[in-house]
Amino acid sequence: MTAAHSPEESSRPRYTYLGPEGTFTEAALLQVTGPEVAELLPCTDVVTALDQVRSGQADRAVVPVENSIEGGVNATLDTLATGTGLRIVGEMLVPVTFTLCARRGTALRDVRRISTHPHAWAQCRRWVAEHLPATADDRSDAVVHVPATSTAAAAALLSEGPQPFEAVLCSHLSAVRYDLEVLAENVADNPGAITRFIEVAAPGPLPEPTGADKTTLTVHLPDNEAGALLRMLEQFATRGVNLARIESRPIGDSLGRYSFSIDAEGHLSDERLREALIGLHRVCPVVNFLGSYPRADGVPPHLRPGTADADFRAAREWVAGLGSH
Ligand SMILES: O=C(O)C(=O)C[C@]1(C(=O)O)C=C[C@@H](O)C=C1
Repeated sequence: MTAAHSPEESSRPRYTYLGPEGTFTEAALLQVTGPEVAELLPCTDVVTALDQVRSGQADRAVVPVENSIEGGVNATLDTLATGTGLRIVGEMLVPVTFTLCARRGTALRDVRRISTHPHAWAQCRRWVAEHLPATADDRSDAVVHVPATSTAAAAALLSEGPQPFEAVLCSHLSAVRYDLEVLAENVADNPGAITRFIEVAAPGPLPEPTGADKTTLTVHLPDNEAGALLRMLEQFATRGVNLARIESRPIGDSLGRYSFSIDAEGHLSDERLREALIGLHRVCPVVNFLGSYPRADGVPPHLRPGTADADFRAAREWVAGLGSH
């Protein structure tokens, strides 16, 4: 973390984020707060940003979690999955397009090494191969990627002086903020890419249900049990809970052991989601609840008949009354 801590700042909420200034993560952060009300603390990686919340040195963190082209941000998923002390309280969507920029006087044909965040490179690889092709038959002069901790970190480095790379892929905002010359705008392999970010806090009261919410969980399956994955999924399906995302990540203790990171539609206060959690707890050895929070797109779930709160309550009352006659 690079920001200083002054006494007058201590009453303001402290937000860590993947910095420095000019990252797409900062753009996501600015959707929920700003420097006039919060202390913004840029970090060099998402693990540090989240650990600062876990240790109480920050109140909230904003980190990337998923990109529409490159998929999940493993560092975020794995840090949330291991240990306790973190709850997701919100999500934000940021459209991402990249700007190729360089120190003043650099021409496009001079660019053979490009620095940026690996997720950004994954979204621009084909554009680079097309617009800056190798000229040698053996491709020995193909443009190479120089990994950076963030898109803005690469831009900040290049603004300080010559680097072992000639250009960076970053946001347009970073190109301006770090006074770099724009070589190409709207760089992207797939136009319309979106990155999803989450706002993370220490455990506390859950955000109120809005009718368009998500609940994030990590779940382990019983070892060596045929149909264990199907049984886990059935807990959601039979209660009419749609999954917005499910992906597996290695647990890390031995080969072949995976944890499932899941975003389910609904809030912990929804009957169908509570019933699914009760079912998961019966059939899965580990179920971690990581928060219920409003969906960024505000789209409510499409409910199958018989899965609304009133249906669950009516059914429960019916069962409760069965023994009384
Ligand atoms: O490097 C940044 O600017 C970030 O905010 C990180 C990040 C990511 O982790 O995916 C965010 C959005 C883009 O997809 C590229 C990079």
